Amino acid sequence: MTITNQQLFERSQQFIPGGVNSPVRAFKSVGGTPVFFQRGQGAYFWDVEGKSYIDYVGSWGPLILGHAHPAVVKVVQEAVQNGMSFGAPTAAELEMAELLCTLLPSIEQVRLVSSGTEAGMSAIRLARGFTGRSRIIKFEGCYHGHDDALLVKAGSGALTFGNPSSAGVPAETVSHTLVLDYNDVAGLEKAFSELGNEIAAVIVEPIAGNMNLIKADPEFLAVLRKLCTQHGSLLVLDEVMTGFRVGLQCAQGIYGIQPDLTILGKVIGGGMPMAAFGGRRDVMQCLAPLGPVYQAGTLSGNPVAVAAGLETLRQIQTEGFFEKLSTRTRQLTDGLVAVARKYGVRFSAQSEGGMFGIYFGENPPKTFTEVMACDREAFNRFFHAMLAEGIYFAPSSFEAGFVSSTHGDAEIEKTLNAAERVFEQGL
Ligand SMILES: N[C@H](C=O)CCC(=O)O
Repeated sequence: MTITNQQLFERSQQFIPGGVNSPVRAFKSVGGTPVFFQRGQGAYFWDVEGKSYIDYVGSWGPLILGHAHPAVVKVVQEAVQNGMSFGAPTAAELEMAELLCTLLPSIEQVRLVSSGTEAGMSAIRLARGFTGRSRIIKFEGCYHGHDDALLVKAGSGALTFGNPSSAGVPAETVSHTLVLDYNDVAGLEKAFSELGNEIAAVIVEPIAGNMNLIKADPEFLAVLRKLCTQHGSLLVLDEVMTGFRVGLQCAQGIYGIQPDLTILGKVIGGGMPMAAFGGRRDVMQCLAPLGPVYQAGTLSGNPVAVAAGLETLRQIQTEGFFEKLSTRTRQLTDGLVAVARKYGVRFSAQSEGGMFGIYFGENPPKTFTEVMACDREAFNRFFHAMLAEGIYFAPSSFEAGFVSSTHGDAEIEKTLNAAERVFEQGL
């Protein structure tokens, strides 16, 4: 007899808070029982009841090559056979560092860590250590992991559950964090004119995938770069989600912007726990053992994660990879918009590379306020109707979606046919 999602969820709640190891998995905002997965291959994964789904979450971004890509599986198996962890330098981690520095010219030196949270937290500490200043700026609805200093008016799960600023974060800790509106140039100019010389760093998602998906106005990022330079503050681009997901040069290449520091994660680990922070050599050299800023990790540069990440980065450098991925993603978003229009549903969508946002609103939002104005109830009904059709979108209207290189014409067609049935029946 097969076990059901419901049975596993009931048992999980006894032993794991909320039954999940990361809140956004709990289906709290969309309601219902989370799906427990047991196997994935390419664009599909299967739950414990044997039902298959086309996956548009891709483990929240890393799986740009789909589930269990044969080349990635092979290098992981080889790496495991050679030892799971050394806690000492390896040639492979050097290869990864050289590759990241080559692909992203703004990165002169890089350090590997195990999660996006660690990368964000380390970049902020480094920026403070380098500048000797405490104050930082972030933007409402952007999420940079769950480090105390950055968990203020955050996006992603924090926003989903209506607690964008977490309990347990001391007021003194976040008294140095100034939160501004995304894409608001005037607000930025005002903050710098008042406090410019106190600001250690500004951290921003150039394409904010943690409040569905909002694109920064090029002018907003250009002004941000200029103000940081003028005031000696460091610009930290959070490319954990966009890094090697929107294109080979990441969002910084698309916008033509040179950050002082970049944080990366997701795709660079190929589905394994790996992230990185890197940037200007003079800044990075403030890190221990060279400088006074301490940062460390037992599993940093883990050889198995590095193997998966290196192979993933090799695959995405194949000629035409991002052109194909972008076309495929647009095929999905354009198709969904066309079907919604046909049935008079207020719906819009946009994408960048293999990342997309869908909105129950007339136009793609440009600000946090516009994100909040989208019809969340309509999204929840859509989510469940599509889930029943075997299409797995992120279980939150505040999360971006992801397409992999294994999503083909057949998967897009199945998805659009399902959306047609859902919109035809009415939400
Ligand atoms: N948006 C989050 C990460 O980027 C979603 C993943 C999580 O919180 O578990």
